Amino acid sequence: MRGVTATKMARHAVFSLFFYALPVLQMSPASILKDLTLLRREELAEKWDNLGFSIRPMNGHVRYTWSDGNWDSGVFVPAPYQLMHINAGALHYGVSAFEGMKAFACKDGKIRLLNPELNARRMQKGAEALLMPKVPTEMFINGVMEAIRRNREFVPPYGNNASMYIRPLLFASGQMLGLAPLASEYTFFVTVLPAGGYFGKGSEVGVKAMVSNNHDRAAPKGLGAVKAAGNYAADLAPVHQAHADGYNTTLYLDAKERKFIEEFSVCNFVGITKDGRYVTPKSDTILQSTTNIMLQQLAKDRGMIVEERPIDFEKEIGNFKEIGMCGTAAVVVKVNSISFGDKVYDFEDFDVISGLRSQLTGIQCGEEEDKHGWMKEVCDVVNDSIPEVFPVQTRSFAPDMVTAEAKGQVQRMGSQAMHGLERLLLEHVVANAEPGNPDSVLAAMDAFWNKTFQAQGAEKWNVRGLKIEEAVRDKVQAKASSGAPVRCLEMGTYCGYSALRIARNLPAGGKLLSVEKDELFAAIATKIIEFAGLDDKVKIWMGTVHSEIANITNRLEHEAADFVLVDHSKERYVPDLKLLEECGIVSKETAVVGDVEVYPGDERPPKVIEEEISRFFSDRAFGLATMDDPRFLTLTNQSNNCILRFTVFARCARELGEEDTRCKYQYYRAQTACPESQLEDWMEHRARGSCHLDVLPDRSTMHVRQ
Ligand SMILES: C[S@@+](CC[C@H](N)C(=O)[O-])C[C@H]1O[C@@H](n2cnc3c(N)ncnc32)[C@H](O)[C@@H]1O
Repeated sequence: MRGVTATKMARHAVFSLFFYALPVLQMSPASILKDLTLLRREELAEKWDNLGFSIRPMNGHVRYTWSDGNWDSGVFVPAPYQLMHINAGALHYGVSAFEGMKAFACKDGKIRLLNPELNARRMQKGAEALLMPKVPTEMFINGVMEAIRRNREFVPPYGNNASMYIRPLLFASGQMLGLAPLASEYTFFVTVLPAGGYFGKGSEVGVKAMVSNNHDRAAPKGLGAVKAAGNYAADLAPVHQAHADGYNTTLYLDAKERKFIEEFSVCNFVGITKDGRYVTPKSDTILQSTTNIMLQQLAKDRGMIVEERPIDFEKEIGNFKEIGMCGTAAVVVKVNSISFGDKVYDFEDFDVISGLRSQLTGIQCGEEEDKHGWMKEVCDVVNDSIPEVFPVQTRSFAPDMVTAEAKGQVQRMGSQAMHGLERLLLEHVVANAEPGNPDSVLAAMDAFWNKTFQAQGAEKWNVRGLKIEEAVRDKVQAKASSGAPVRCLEMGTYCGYSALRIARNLPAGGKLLSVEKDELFAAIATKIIEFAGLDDKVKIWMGTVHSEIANITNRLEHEAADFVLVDHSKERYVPDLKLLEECGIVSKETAVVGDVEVYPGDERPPKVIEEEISRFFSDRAFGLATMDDPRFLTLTNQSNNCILRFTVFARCARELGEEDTRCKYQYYRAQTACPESQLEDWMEHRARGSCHLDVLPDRSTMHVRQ
């Protein structure tokens, strides 16, 4: 199967994960592609200087899952989605803490990460406060480094203001109802994006701040000191109000006395007094900025006095000659003025803070000596000769592929092919097919695979599709008079190709439920189905048959399916079909079509699995129609097909007579597979009674006469 083989070849490191099918929306082509289309490097090249701070599609993110009391060994997820229960603790109770960090392309051609231990420790503090499992420092740093390496072509090059912004997040992805017990599953993931400074050249231009009088950011003894998601939600309304009032940001005072400086909206307050001291608030309710910690160290290195203490706004604000707001994204930005009621306090200078800022950014990109050992080397800046050796273990949905590749049995492909092929397929469909027209979408998919794989296996692929459609049509016809809906189930959606072929044969009211465990595939298939206008008939369901059995039976209204396509992993064929039988989804009347072909790049399934499949089907009322079936008009099978079809015709003619419609049909089938001269030759022999094809033993053709 071309697409899948190619995918397997290409996606030796694609991982099994769970997420939900995307919402069924009528979307414009542009929005269909929005979250799945990567910016190409050439496109980014022109933008490095003006990147700003916005979310862009990346190659993927690193994800670790905590369940049964342990963290797993992590996976790289080539998609920006996460499946979680609708009752996940993070959604309802805000059990979630994140981090912000940066990586830089340095002068010497290496990508380095700034002081990750500080962030790891801060997240551990957050985990403690929110009763989440701690992310060990080593795992935290490995995950961050892996996310950078996997996206290293998006790390802005040395020589501009941009950097790679990194967002690690820890949250309760498992269910929580009531605040006890704790969730049984937590997720730690790391996403990255190339970003310019949040405030662009803010350090020179400066911002206007206003004291927020009507809002408290955090309660005394609350969670203000934790980088908890909720703290940022609490800041949204005040900061948007500040924007509406003509300010860039807010400044919060302490919630108890409304007297002491807390922090700016998501940034620490840093001030240089007229007598040259570095002063920053000390409070249990503010989050300590890692940038602030490093700036303090640099100030101390210069012999400055650094004071971390409560700052009484009214009494002290006039003593500052420089004020900055600091945080990872912004580094430190000049504050030009702070307004409090009718009063406006102006701050002209920024020399001291600016000097500290330059020193820190100089260390970050390798221009200044890193005396404190803050920078951690990740890998070389993009360089095609870098061996792709990633230490984070991956859970591959096609584990065999790793071995097959190591043995040189499959082609090695670059990252674009690894994670981009299916995205490109979607782009190709949207660009070339007619919306709402399944035939046109299928033609575009065929054209894409043909182009990608130089038409290898094209014929086989098409015959496979025809076979599937034939079985569906039989069922549709059989049910036509009853008016009952036709129910179909597919295991293994991939990009939705067979789903489309099934669904285009379904009458109104017909349904196909297609189960896919890979989130990227499910997302792409969902969009392809929507684009083809078949989303009223097809539902893509994320997960495995085993995990989703209750949903599958519900979706199929507890009725047996008329047609089942078994096309997921061969070791799951029998267990999943047995489960479906037990639940009444597969019955004697169900047509089960499966594919037991071993494709190039696949390791042949272990003998026990092959035996398990044939044993299972040997005593079932339904058979497994397979691609090995000689009825398939593959090039290699062509002559076998011809022989077998003629044999079937000959036997039919002997038993029922040449004029019987069934035998005429068999002759027609032979005509489609055999050269005319060959048929004439055999017909002559038949007439003379010397055709050996007329006397083949029954069992050799039994299966073709079913
Ligand atoms: C052979 S492809 C499906 C091709 C698709 N039916 C078509 O013809 O266009 C197999 C798919 O099954 C998915 N898969 C593998 N194991 C699965 C499982 N246990 N449950 C659901 N999907 C699975 C894989 O992610 C892959 O996308």
